[in-house]
Amino acid sequence: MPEFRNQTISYLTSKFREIGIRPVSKHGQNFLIDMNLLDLLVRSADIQKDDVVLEIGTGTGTLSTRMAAQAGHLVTVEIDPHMATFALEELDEFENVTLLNFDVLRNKNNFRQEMIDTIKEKMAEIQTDHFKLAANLPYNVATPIISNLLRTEITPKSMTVTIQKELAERITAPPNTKDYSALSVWIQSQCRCEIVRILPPRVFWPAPKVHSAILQIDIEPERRAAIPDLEFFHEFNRALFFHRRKFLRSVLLSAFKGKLEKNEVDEVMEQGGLNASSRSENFTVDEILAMSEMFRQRLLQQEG
Ligand SMILES: C[S@@+](CC[C@H](N)C(=O)[O-])C[C@H]1O[C@@H](n2cnc3c(N)ncnc32)[C@H](O)[C@@H]1O
Repeated sequence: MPEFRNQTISYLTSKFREIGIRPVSKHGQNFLIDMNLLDLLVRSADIQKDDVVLEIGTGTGTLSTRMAAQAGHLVTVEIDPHMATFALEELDEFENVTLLNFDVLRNKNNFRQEMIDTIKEKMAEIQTDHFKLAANLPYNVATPIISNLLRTEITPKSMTVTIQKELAERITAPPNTKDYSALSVWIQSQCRCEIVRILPPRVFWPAPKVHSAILQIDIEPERRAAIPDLEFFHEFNRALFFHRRKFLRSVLLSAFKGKLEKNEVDEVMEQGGLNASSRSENFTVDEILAMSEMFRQRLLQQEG
């Protein structure tokens, strides 16, 4: 095992002073200073030599070096040019690292294509179909990152991420709870999710205002493949939770406005035995998958 630099507060403050910068809160620059937890994240990600690992938020490169030592290739993305310069020095000795200095998101719903292309290129180079996300994510963009990664042309095997505790709870929430949302259903419809550890603010520098969590998300390929049209399901599920306090019939009528008549929506509901006065949050993930498929079939019949 190579010797890795520890990321202590004194190391970080002196390095930042040397370069003349401060942590930028709008970029979620909270650095993990408990190396045992950093190692826990790496262990949970179970990184192997045939894995291409994506890290979003290189920061100072502390987590990157540990992952690069185990991975086939590490693609790490950092928005802040100061951080990227800082990390490049750290990562200098690794030939299996590609650092991309840009905003990982082209917009809320899409990644920067150059990042996807780089991952595909590296997977082809080391002849693997194993791709994983492992990162201490910037909290302001954690939701689109996790959600969108299940909508790209390359599906990760797993995502091991440090995120805000509230977000981890929303992703893992069961039906009939206030946290159960379109995001919970989207992720749980194709993944197994587990909170590995809750992290208090003091394990980061600067300390954030909120608690965090290491979340392990394992993609279940059979469940994902069983969803006939992922994009349709994604949109249906979003529409279902858009007015989460409304009754199901009213939610469905507005979701299919202009596509299905009222009586057609009622027919599908009746066929599926759907209770008009239930709410989206009352349905399990499998029930929502089935509901989405019934409406997709109805629209297909209409088009055909
Ligand atoms: C929570 S820090 C993680 C730093 C480091 N990996 C660690 O574990 O200590 C998040 C990092 O993501 C970077 N970042 C924020 N928004 C980003 C974006 N949209 N695209 C790429 N990097 C981003 C920040 O500049 C910051 O360095």
